[in-house]
Amino acid sequence: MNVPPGKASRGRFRYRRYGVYDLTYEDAASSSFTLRIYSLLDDLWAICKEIPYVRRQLVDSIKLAPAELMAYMVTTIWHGIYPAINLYWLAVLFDRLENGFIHRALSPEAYWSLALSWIFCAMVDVAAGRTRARSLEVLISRFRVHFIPQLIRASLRVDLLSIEDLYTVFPVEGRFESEFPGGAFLTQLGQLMQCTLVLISQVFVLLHTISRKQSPEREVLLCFCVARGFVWWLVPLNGIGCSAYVYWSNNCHFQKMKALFSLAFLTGYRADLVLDGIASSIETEYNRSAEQLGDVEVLGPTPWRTGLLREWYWDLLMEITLEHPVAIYALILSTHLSPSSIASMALLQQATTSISLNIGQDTPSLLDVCWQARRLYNAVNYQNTMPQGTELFPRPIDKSCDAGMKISFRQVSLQYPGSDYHALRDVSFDILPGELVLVVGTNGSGKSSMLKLLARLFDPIAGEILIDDLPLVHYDMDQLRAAMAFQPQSAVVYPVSVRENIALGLPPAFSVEQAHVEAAARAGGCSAWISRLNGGYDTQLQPSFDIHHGWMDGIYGYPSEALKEELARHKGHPVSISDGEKQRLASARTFMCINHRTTRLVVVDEATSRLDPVAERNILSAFRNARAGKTIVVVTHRFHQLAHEADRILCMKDGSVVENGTHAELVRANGSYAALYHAQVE
Ligand SMILES: Nc1ncnc2c1ncn2[C@@H]1O[C@H](COP(=O)(O)OP(=O)(O)OP(=O)(O)O)[C@@H](O)[C@H]1O
Repeated sequence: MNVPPGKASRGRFRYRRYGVYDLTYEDAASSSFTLRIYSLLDDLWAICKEIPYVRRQLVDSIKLAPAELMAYMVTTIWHGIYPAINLYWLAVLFDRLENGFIHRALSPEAYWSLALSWIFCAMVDVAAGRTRARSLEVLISRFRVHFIPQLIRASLRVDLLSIEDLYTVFPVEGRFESEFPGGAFLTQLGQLMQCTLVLISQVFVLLHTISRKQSPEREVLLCFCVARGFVWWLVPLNGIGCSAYVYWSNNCHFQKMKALFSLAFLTGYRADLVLDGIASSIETEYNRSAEQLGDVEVLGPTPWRTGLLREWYWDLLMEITLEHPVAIYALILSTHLSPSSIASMALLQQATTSISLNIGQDTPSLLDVCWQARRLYNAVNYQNTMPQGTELFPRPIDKSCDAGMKISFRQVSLQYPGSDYHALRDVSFDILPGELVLVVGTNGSGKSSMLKLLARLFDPIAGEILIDDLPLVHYDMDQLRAAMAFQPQSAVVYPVSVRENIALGLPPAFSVEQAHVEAAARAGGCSAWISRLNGGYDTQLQPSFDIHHGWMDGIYGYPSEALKEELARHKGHPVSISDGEKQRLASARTFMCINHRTTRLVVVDEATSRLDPVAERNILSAFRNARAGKTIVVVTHRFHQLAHEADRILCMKDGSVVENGTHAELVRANGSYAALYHAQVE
């Protein structure tokens, strides 16, 4: 969008430029007051719709920790009314002082009883504060135990087609330590209750005190009381009234600075930066872009939200009613002041300060609180966008699958989401139960895409895939995937122990024994490597990619070097694993599945590319030995070892299966396969 600099408008939109950002908002003809009324009505309507979520969250809280919830609520109510109680004691004290001075009737007992009440309330407040903090801790901890498994289950339902939902639906950033599902709801609810009670109870005490004053002091005090709340409610929250706005930055220098900043700090890029020799030039490039950007402000959108840019008179009104009421009050009533006015002024100042402290623009709205509950339950109840079938695998009536899985592609085409390119076009073939099938072809010809469709990571845009003559979409995919052993191109190493890396994915009822793990490790060719590790099978492995940038276990704030060394002493050290070792470990995981699950299909996608020839030959022959009762599909560029034994070879080119037959047939045909084969053996 081309945006005029400074303030400008086009149609019903207005534009402003703040430093590198451009901002636009709808040109609302209504005043701030009317907008507030509209937005209040909108909010009320929205709150009504959210009530079921809030009710559910409260019911869950009652079930999880009833005593703590009760303690949290009671102590929150106490914190809400405590400032008003203080105000009341102050009013009583001023009354007694006034009486003492004017009527010369000072009674020490009256002061003692007041002081004792004050001290008692202060002690109750301290106890309430500690009880509240403790109950909140228990509540949040029970919420974690209750909700985190549900969130994990729901998150793992997100399919690749809807992967963006992971960021939009789930209130989770991926850092276990900082995830407190339901915590934000409780704290915001407590904050809101407290602020509301502070406001209501203090205004109540003030009104009670004011009603006993003389005119015109009474009216002026009343005006201040009303004005405070009114101004606080009316003041615009951002620089553009209450309108919603959007902002963006097209500044190429700023974009480049952001990209370079990410490169410097995101761990995922580090190895490539070093290998490509780019690391040292990042700072120079950053400085160059900063120079080209010049003196333009690089402001984030926050100041617009916090009201930094609202019109000046709103700030003045806030100042008068919220910050300096006593001075204004004294000025207005300079000719009418009496000894009791001093007490009124002190009361007014105390109430104003306390209300300002408790109620700010940061106070969550009731709608915010409702949204917290809605977000949590929307995530917990997340439904996969790919419709799931219900058919079990193997089907109880079908005995034929004992020989392996039958796979049929019928004119299947695939376009990845957001891409116009056909990764697969009109692909048709049959793989019979128990066949050993080789899939070969040039880079990008669609081999891995075909396998992704088989695992239903994506759905084709046209055509149909059948498993044992039944459409893939009719199957319950968890059941079907449990009968498949997939070894993908990228060998993932999970951040758990070596043993768990091999045994992950087995049915929960299966009891894993050391002998099972060692047998799988032998078949995967990783026994020798594991025996060299200090911790053997118990060695904890780091992930091959970083789960979250800035994952800094145990560091908070700015620890001294000595403290960091102490932390390093207690932390485990990462184990480095070569790419070949990662592939061996992944093979061991596949063999563990083959050995201990009812596997009917084994898919090996370029899974031996980083192995030395001997290891590759051993692993492939281990797969061959495990063939009984399984269909085996192997995608590989180095296929000469398996070519003669394969029952079928599918040769792919530009997203299509161009040849389908045995090695002998395809060599005779002298087409694409023959060219690939001869290039390899010559
Ligand atoms: N997630 C994706 N989004 C968009 N396009 C993709 C995606 N994955 C693969 N492609 C494209 O689909 C085409 C087929 O890719 P695929 O990975 O299936 O090829 P391949 O035959 O396995 O290649 P290779 O031999 O290099 O592993 C390629 O053009 C690739 O760029």
